[in-house]
Amino acid sequence: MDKLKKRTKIVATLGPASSKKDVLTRMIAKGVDVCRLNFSHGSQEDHLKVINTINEINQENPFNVGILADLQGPKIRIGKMKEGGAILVNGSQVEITTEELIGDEKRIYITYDNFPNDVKEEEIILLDDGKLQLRVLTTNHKDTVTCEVVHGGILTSRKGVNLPNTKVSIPSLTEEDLDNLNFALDHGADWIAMSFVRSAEDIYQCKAIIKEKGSHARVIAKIEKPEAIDNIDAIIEATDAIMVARGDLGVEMPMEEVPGLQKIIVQKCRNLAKPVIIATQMLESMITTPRPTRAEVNDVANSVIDGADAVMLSGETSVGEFPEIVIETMAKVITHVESTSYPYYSEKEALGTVEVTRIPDAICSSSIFLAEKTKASAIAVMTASGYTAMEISSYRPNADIYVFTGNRNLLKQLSLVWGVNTFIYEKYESTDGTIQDVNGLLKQYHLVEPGQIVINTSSTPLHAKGRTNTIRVSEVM
Ligand SMILES: Nc1ncnc2c1ncn2[C@@H]1O[C@H](COP(=O)(O)OP(=O)(O)OP(=O)(O)O)[C@@H](O)[C@H]1O
Ligand SMILES: CC(=O)C(=O)O
Ligand SMILES: [K+]
Ligand SMILES: [Mg+2]
Repeated sequence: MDKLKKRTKIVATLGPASSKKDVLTRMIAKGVDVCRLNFSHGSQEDHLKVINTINEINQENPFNVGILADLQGPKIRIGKMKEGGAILVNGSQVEITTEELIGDEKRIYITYDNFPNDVKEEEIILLDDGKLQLRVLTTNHKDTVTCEVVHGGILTSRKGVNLPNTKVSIPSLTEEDLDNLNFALDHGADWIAMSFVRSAEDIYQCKAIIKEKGSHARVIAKIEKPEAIDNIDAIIEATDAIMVARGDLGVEMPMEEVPGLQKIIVQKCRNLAKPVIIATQMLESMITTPRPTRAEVNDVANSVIDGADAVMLSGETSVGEFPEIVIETMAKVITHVESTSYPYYSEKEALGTVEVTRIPDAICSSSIFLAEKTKASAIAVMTASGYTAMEISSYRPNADIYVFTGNRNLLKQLSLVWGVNTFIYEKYESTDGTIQDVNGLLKQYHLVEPGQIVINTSSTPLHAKGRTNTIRVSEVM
């Protein structure tokens, strides 16, 4: 099965609706680039089954779908609710308790032991991404907090709890996260997403564990707390990629600030060549309806125009009724916008407008300049670390990006990165021979045609595996 040509990548959360091999294979053929396993839901056994399915699909098809393990982080949740959930009525009273029980209209279990000590009277408690709102009446400072229902609704199992006014005292990697992190690394996750990141230190801690395990997984910092916004530059510097986790961000901060923050964060990430994912509620209504709202279509389109590397689906593909139609819809919106909106991408600083001191960065920005001047149809990148691929991609060039690497870890990892198509290339000949060889492969795969221009970047001498220091412009013969 061949994949549709599309430059902005799709991350799809897998769950009961999308874990069957035939369904997932079709979803991938229709545009999924990275599968997200949400360690907030499902058992390790469930996740392992899905990982095995993804590996099989990658082996049997020309796909390199990446695996993103999303750790729960210091997220507070309610526990199990009675069958079908409970209906909380405005004005009624409900007790939140640290005593483990099946929740109903009267009492609800919370997974956070310090909760009765950390909250104060009058503070606001938001449930299920803020859909329901409670107000604290009293706390016994031991195990029970009594609340009034301000905005009621139906409450089902394991929904998230946000305490926008409360300082929460839980570490960024909990015991459960460490266990899931080890599990994800043991089973070959390409990306580890850390939830509720508060500082660059959180990222360094996670990276140290990954390194100690000898894994090549890279880290995604999920931006969903005001503290992360305060420390955004240091976090982008420290991390390998960013996720704008709008679900929690829009509850922890005034929601009207999220659209502007999305644009600022995307631009900052592009300037540092760090991949950025836009997440949550992108096609939310498609959980139960086969057509999106016009506002949702607009959201996907505008995230593409903002310059995101990837757009993400959550409930739409994990538990929704129409996982395949969701992917088709998202891919259709992306490809249409990409075919018409190129002039709308905001500029990343181009050659001459910014001081480019590092040689590889200067090579990348010059390649972009040359690609534009020569109307090149492809930029072919030789890379060992993946850095050149991300740097070239961050300019969002018109020319297609093809990455040739001997580093097998990059094959799936770079699936997250805008416009990047990766091939394994393990021969080390002369630079001359390699460029001819690579361009020959592109022609053989029907990715370029005679008469078209290709920009090649590489490092000379090639066998030294040094930094990118060479550009070549050639016409396909
Ligand atoms: N494996 C699963 N089994 C049962 N229900 C699930 C499963 N995965 C997800 N869900 C339900 O679907 C909803 C959306 O799932 P998803 O994994 O996309 O979560 P999310 O919205 O990204 O974030 P959160 O982790 O905050 O719930 C969840 O809130 C949960 O109620
Ligand atoms: C994805 C996620 O965690 C959020 O939007 O909050
Ligand atoms: K999560
Ligand atoms: Mg979140």
